[in-house]
Order: sequence, then C-alpha cells, then structure tokens
Amino acid sequence: MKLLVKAPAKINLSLDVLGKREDGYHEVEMVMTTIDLADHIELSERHDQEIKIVSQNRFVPDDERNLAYQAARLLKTRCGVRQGVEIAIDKVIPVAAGLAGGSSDAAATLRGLNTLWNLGLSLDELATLGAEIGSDVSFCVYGGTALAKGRGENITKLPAPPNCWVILAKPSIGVSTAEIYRQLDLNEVVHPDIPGMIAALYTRDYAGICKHAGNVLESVTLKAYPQVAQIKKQMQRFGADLVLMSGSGPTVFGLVRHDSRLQRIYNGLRGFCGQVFAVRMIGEREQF
Ligand SMILES: C[C@@](CO)(OP(=O)(O)O)[C@H](O)COP(=O)(O)OP(=O)(O)OC[C@H]1O[C@@H](n2ccc(N)nc2=O)[C@H](O)[C@@H]1O
Ligand SMILES: Nc1ncnc2c1ncn2[C@@H]1O[C@H](COP(=O)(O)OP(=O)(O)O)[C@@H](O)[C@H]1O
Repeated sequence: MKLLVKAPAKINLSLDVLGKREDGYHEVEMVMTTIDLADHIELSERHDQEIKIVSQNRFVPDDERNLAYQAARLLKTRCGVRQGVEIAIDKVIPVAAGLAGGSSDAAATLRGLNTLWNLGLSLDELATLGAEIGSDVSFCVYGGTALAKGRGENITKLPAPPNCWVILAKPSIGVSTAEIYRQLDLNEVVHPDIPGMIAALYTRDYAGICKHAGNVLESVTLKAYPQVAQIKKQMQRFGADLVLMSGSGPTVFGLVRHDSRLQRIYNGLRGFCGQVFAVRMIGEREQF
C-alpha cells in the first residue's frame, strides 16, 4: 500500500528569544503559520524491516540524518512496528532556509505512518513524539497558526491570519540554525510584541499583524550575511506591507494583499535572488 502526504513549510510571523536554557537550547516565543509551499511525501510499505529514503535533491540526506527517517524509526521503536517503509521525498521547500522543510517532512511522515500502520495515535501524541526529533516538528504535526513556546514544542492554536500573499526570497546560501542561536546576543535585540501579534490575529487586523511582527534572529543573520539584509531592503523598496526573515534565515518573506503589487515585487526580485516563490498562507489546520 502507498500513501501520499503533504508537508507544508512554515514562516515565523514573530520570533522572540527569552533566554538561554541549561540544556543548551533557547527559550522562545514564536507565532508560526503554514504556507502553501509543500514537499510531497510518498510512503510505500516494504515487506522487510528497512527504512529507505529516496529523494532527487542532493541536499537531502538519504540516511538516518534525514528527519523523516528519524520519524519512521521513532514510530517503529515506540509502537513495536516490524514492517519497513520507503519514504520518497519530492523536495519543493528549499533546504536549510528557515522554512522547516526537514521538520515538516518528519511531521508528515509521523502523520502518514500513523495511518499506514494503523497506530491510532492522536495528533497530540504525534506532536509529543515529534519534539524528540526537533524543536519545530510539533508545530508541523498540527500545522495552521500557533504560538510556540518552550524550545518550540509547546503549541497553542491561534486563528489564521487574514488572506494575503506571501513572497519568499531565498538567497543561494544555507544557514545553520545552531550557529545563529549561538551568536545571538540578547542584550542587542529588540523584542517583538507577541501579545500585540496575538491580538491582531484574533481581530483579523492585517495592519496590526504587519506592525507587531518581528524576529530577534535577524540581529545575527542580517549581520553575518549582508545579502539577506539587501534582499530585505529590496522587498521593502518594492512595497511589501511587511518584510521579515523567517526563522534563522536566510529566507526573507514579504506580505502583500494586492495582486498588482505582488507582480511588481515578484518580478523585481527574480534575477536578483536565488529562488523566489509567491504563495498563499494556509493559516488553518488542514485535514490530514
Ligand atoms: C529557528 C527556528 C524557528 O522556527 O527554525 P528554523 O530557522 O530552523 O526553520 C527553530 O527555532 C529551530 O527549530 P529546529 O530547526 O527544529 O531546531 P532543532 O533541530 O531542535 O535545533 C537545532 C539547534 O538550534 C539551537 N536551538 C534550537 C531551538 C531552540 N529553541 N533553541 C536553540 O538554541 C540548538 O543549538 C540546536 O542544537
Ligand atoms: N527531509 C529533510 N529535508 C531537508 N533537510 C533535511 C531533511 N532531513 C534532514 N535534513 C537536514 O536538516 C538541515 C536543515 O534543513 P531544513 O529543515 O530544510 O531547514 P531549516 O531548519 O532552516 O528550516 C539540512 O542541513 C539537512 O541536511
């Protein structure tokens, strides 16, 4: 039997870091939302016990370093599953981009195998397991829009943002999340107004969302990679309503409501930047 699962990317509308923890991670508060840019994962039953990763993308590891592999191995061990699986990843989300591509592949694998292997686990149980794989996996298990606390695994559902376009610009560099957190100096950052962002989501206030968005990791990535700061400036100049880096970067996203302005920004960035996408927010939890 085969099963197709969608693994959508996320953007961080807000990302605040409150402090460093004893376990080496940082205490965060993030408002995250899923967007309509997704990897496609095909899960096929195998009659041996192996987990096999197949992907055409040379940046995607095909062994146990792959987060989807780790998701399958975790479910196999915890639920005592004997069967194997082939996980074919059709990679659309740029790798190491701040868009949680690997985390979303892991989350989609957890959801998909829960069905394929008839395990009967709830989304909450899958999200708890996901946290063992990576900080962003729990959010990706649910999708939609949420406040993420702790190291990212403590999820509270939020209303979807009002409908708008998201333009993503990914320069041809990859960024190490661990390295960006390591270089963060909390004395230097301006903390975003997370309660303001949450209130704006509840009142469907698009201008309020743009006003209260912020990402403290920009203080590191924009300095270390001037091309990211330059893309941000370009997108602002082309007239996006909000321009912000997603996660640890290097992807920069812009929000716009009007099609005419979307065209102008999209055309202006193409040729100037490695990869450019124009997508919709999903915002709501999907039925998986
Ligand atoms: C920055 C964010 C924002 O959504 O996303 P990305 O830019 O990776 O997409 C996340 O916090 C990333 O989540 P994720 O990529 O799952 O991180 P993990 O694999 O758990 O951790 C990678 C490394 O980042 C650091 N890390 C991560 C999360 C956190 N709350 N504090 C940290 O200090 C740790 O050094 C850890 O070893
Ligand atoms: N399924 C996967 N897809 C992409 N990258 C993966 C995957 N599994 C593991 N990785 C590794 O995770 C790292 C981070 O990739 P990714 O999840 O795309 O970025 P980010 O954490 O910035 O959102 C990459 O360097 C890659 O080697």
